[in-house]
Amino acid sequence: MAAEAVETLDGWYCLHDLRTIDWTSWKMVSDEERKSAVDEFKDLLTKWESVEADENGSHVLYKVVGQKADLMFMFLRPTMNELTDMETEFNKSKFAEFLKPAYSYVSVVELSKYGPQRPADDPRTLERLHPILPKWEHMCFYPMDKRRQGEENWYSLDFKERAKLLYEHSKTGRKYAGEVKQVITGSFGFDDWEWGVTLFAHDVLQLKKIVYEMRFDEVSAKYGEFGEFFVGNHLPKEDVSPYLSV
Ligand code: VOV
Repeated sequence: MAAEAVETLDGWYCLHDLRTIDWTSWKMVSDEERKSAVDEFKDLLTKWESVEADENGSHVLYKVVGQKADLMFMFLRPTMNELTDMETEFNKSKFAEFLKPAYSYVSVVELSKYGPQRPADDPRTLERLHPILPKWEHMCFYPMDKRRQGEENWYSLDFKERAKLLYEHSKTGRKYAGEVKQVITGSFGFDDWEWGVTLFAHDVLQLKKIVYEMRFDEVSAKYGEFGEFFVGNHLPKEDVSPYLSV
């Protein structure tokens, strides 16, 4: 008999967009051209800030550490179309001419109905489905799957067992209240993995500690499969010019 699927509540659509800066061509253009590209990029950031102020979406920008990418954007919008529109608008900008795609991930903010439920229209539920992303010092993103191999098949466990394992998971998570904020996005049918995990922390070490501690929770130890990890430092708009100056 098939195990029962869990119902999900789904919120804003999500794009993680990672780019590598082509510093060689960035250095080759004139100061004026660079300045106008930076100004146009900052204008876009200002426009996105006003969308966020109106609570019609949210975004963050981080500087990736290591060679996988240089910039990591996370965008949230009410519809997939708005997400594409903002991506296209950004791609048409001058600054984007100096960026190479490094990684992207498409998903939707997800809450699964395993535990005791608040009503779907409770303001706290709505806030979690449409989160204004924290601008904390550090961010980490990785995609993950739940294993389905032999005896270790998440998708054939019964509902109660999965709910129990996720309850244990949430107990570990709650130890990090105030230190780590998580946004879980579902990507079934949208991208190559099943979930995107985005974590924010003031202290970067807390990211390592939570991911390590969770490895020992049965749900991760037995059923977690992980993709590439990206970690970065916050890049506020006022630091964009010095960051891009060459
Ligand atoms: C920062 C703390 C934290 C807290 C409090 C927390 C709590 C909770 C709760 C209560 C629930 C279930 C209901 C819901 O809200 O959906 C979840 C759900 C989920 N989680 Fe979580 N999680 C955290 C953090 C947290 C981390 C660090 C990871 C990565 C795991 C790892 O090993 O690298 C993760 C993953 C997930 C996933 C993939 C799901 C969806 C599972 C599914 O099958 O549907 N999560 N999570």
